[in-house]
Amino acid sequence: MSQAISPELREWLVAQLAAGHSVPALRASMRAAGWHDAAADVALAQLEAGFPNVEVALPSVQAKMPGPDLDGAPLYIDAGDRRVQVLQTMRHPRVVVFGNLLSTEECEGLIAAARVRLARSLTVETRTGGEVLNVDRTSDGMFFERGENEIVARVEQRIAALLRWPLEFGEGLQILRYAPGAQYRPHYDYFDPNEPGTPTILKRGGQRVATLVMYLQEPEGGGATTFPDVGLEVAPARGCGVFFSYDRPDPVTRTLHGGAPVLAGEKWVATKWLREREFK
Ligand SMILES: O=C(O)CCC(=O)C(=O)O
Ligand SMILES: [Fe+2]
Repeated sequence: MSQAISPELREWLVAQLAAGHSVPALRASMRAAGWHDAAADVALAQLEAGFPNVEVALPSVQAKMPGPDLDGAPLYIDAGDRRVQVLQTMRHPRVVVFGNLLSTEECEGLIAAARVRLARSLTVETRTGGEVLNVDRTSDGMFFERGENEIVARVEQRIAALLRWPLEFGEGLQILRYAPGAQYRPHYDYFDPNEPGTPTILKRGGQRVATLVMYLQEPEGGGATTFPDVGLEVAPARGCGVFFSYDRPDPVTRTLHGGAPVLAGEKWVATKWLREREFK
């Protein structure tokens, strides 16, 4: 996406600044007029630097994004085979907390199938596009293939209906187990555009644009999913889930998040990552 600053807009901005309006106030007006944060920043920076009417390249912004239909502020959403509860929503970052997302039987079934396959968790090593042990994540984990068993297939169909995103755009479900003391330090789920391994990763399905973390087993203490930029902590209650989306691979999305240390008991989660395109 690219947005140019027109002579008219430039004139208007100059006049506003001359009239004593601050740059943050101008940015707010531009946002209200439909400019994205980053675009407004670039336009204002251009203005400050004295480059009128220059086309600038911005990080790509997804036009269509996954997410539930929140029109009419529903308390429940029909996700095909289940009536999912909407417990909490936030606009920036876009976060939605769901209740009644998974049944106890589904949580237990996923844990039982994953338990036998757990290995020390790997995170994608963006430098090489391969996988390595990552000290930032002290949980154990594994991936299911998409549609690998009956419960996985059922849950994936539900997620596609709930988040209005094709099932084929989703990665396989990831299962993580956190023992006491284990945590996942704050991170972004998108792939860092500045890492040399990222182009290779993006060949398969493009960027990640959203995450759904589902709680399969609650610990006795700790283990919240935290969003440090906005001071939000989501309690890891069994059967509930937290969804968040990011329309560009950039910290302006405020989607920095992590799994707080588990203080007692074991925390199990299932994570579904959604890509821009089909993930073959
Ligand atoms: O365990 C959590 O609460 C967060 C998990 C997470 O961030 C992830 O799987 O990417
Ligand atoms: Fe994450």
